[in-house]
Amino acid sequence: MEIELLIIPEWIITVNPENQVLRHHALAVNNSRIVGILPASEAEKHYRPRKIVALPQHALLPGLVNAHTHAAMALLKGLADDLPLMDWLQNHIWPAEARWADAEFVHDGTQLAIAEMLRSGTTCFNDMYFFPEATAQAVDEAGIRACIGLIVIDFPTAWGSGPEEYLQKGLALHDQLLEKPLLTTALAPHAPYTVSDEPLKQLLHLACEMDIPVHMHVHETAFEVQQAQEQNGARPLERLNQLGLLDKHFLAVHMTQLSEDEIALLAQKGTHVIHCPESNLKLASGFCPAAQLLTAGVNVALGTDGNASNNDLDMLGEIRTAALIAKAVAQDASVVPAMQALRMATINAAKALGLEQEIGSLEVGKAADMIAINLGTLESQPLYDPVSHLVYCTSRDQVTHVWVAGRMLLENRSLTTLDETALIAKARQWRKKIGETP
Ligand SMILES: CSC[C@H]1O[C@@H](n2cnc3c(O)ncnc32)[C@H](O)[C@@H]1O
Ligand SMILES: [Zn+2]
Repeated sequence: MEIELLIIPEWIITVNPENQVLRHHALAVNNSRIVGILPASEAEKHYRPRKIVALPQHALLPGLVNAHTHAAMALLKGLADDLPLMDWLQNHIWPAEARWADAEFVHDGTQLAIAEMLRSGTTCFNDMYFFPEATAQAVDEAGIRACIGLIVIDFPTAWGSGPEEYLQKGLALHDQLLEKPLLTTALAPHAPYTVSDEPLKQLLHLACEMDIPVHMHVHETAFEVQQAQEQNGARPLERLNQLGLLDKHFLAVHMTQLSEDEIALLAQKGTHVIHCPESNLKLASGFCPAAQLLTAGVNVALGTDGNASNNDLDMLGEIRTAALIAKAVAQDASVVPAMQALRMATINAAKALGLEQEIGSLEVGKAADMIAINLGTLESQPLYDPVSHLVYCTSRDQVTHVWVAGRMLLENRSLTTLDETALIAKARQWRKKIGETP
C-alpha cells in the first residue's frame, strides 16, 4: 500500500484505552489519518511510504490538547503579575483589553500563542476571547486545530454591544466555520458573575440545538462563591444546575471550590472539569481537587488559561504541575500517576471538546495529530519508563516535530507555517505600543 508518511520512533505512547506503550513500532499516515501501527520490522513489507521520518531516540505521542486558553492574551504576557484574580482582571486586564483588543490585536496575539503552543507540543486548543473570527483566521493560517469560543458577557466591548449581539455574531461565525475541518466552536459565557440568567437560558437552548460544548469559568475563587451566595442566595454551580446547564456539553473551568455533593453532582451530570493548576497557583485562586474528581468519575482535562495568568502555554509544564499538585492536595503520593496526568492533557481534553473519536490518542482511524519528543538528551538519562520522563522531567524544548492532520507544522523545532522572526518583530511592536501608553 502506498502511503504519505511512515514515522519510526523508539516509543509510541498510544494513550489508547489500554494505555499501550509500544517500542520499535512504526506509525503509518495517509490522507491525514493514522492508517496503521505495527512493528517497525514489518512496516516496509506493508507500506510504500512517500516519506519516512526516523526518530530513533524519540517518543511519539498524541498532540497535547489545551482545554482552556485565551490565545490572544499572549500580547499581555507579564503585563500584570503577582495579583489576585479580581484585582488583576478589573484593574489591569480589562482596562488593557478595553484599550487594545481589536481584530488586529487578536490575530497577532493568537499567532504568537500558536507558535508557542506548537513549539511545546500542543496541536489543539480551546479558546475564549473577543473577535473570535480573528482567532479563527490565525488558526486557519497556521494549520493548528482549535475550538473557537463564541463568547457571551453582559457588558459591551469593542466586539459587541451585549449578549444579543455576541450571540448573533457567534452564530454567524459558527456557520462560516462549518467548512473548516480543523475548526469547531463552543459557546463561551465568561463566568457566572458576568453573565445573567436570560443569556444563559438562550445559549443553553442554542447549545442543545447545535450540539456544541458550553465553556465557562466557574468557581474560580472562594470570593466568587461567597459573593454569589450574598447576591443570589445560591452558589454559582447551584444556579447553573437550576438553569439546566450542567450536562455532558458543559466544561467548567477552574473549579477550585467544591463540596462533596457538588463533586457527586458533576459526576452524575457528566460535566467536564477543566483544571488550570498554574493559573490557579499564580492568582492564588485555590486548588481544584483533581484526584477526588477523577475518583468520582468526572472527566478532568487540563488547560493553561491565558498567557497573562500563567504565564506560558506549556502543556508539558502544566501536566507536571497537575500531577505534583494533585499529590499535595490529596496528601497522597499515589494519586494522579504519570499516565493519568498525560491522559488529562490528551484524551480527556479531546472528550471534553466532543472530539474523542477524532483526536486525543494514537489509534488507527483517528486524525494524525502527533508530536515527537527527543528522549535522547542528557537530562533524560537514564530512561526506565518514557511516560515517567514525559511527565516528570521533560521540557518543552525537547519537542522536535508536530503534525496536525498529517501535516508537519514543526520540523526539528522550526515552524513550517509561521515566520518566527516576523512574529518576534510584531510582538516587539505591540510591546512598544502597549508599554509606552500611560
Ligand atoms: C470574554 S473573553 C474572555 C475574558 O476572560 C478574561 N480572563 C482571562 N483569564 C481569566 C480568568 O482566569 N478568570 C476570569 N476571566 C479571565 C479575559 O481577560 C477576557 O476578558
Ligand atoms: Zn480563563
